[in-house]
Amino acid sequence: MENGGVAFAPKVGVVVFLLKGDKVLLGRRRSHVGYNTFALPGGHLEFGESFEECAATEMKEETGLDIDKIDYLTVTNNVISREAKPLHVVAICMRAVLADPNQMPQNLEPDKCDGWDWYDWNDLPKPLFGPLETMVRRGFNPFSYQSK
Ligand SMILES: Nc1ncnc2c1ncn2[C@H]1C[C@H](O)[C@@H](COP(=O)(O)OP(=O)(O)OP(=O)(O)O)O1
Ligand SMILES: [Mg+2]
Repeated sequence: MENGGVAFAPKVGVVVFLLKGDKVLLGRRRSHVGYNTFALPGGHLEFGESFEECAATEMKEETGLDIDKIDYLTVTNNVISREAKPLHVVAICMRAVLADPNQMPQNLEPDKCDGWDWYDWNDLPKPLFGPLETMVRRGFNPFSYQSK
């Protein structure tokens, strides 16, 4: 996009499919982008971070959960142009499990999220956040997916 600055530069996001049994952790967004839609925990990659570090840090900041067995799944390219401020995010999609299976998610950033809960992969809530909806529609499955 021609605008002569960094404001519209693509960003790198890291999102985490946190799996527990047949369920995945989702929260309803309060952010302007994707308001009220169900989305994965995650955030923007910071300077010098590995994907695994970013996944663990964002998970801890947003939910208080410690995660384990963090691995890379896939990458998606998301141009979200319908927003007032167009957004281009390259999303690194990671997978993880709970370090302690008894841990409960907390809503540590209530300005960004209404709360976290576990949802059955075969009965996902609606509406899903656009980029996640697209992955689901294309048949992506974080339980069976083998990264290359
Ligand atoms: N499933 C997804 N697929 C693709 N992109 C996603 C997905 N979920 C979120 N994103 C995008 C939206 C954001 O631009 C970016 C980072 O996620 P988001 O949770 O909105 O940021 P954040 O506010 O937690 O980040 P930070 O606090 O690091 O700035 O990733
Ligand atoms: Mg986030």
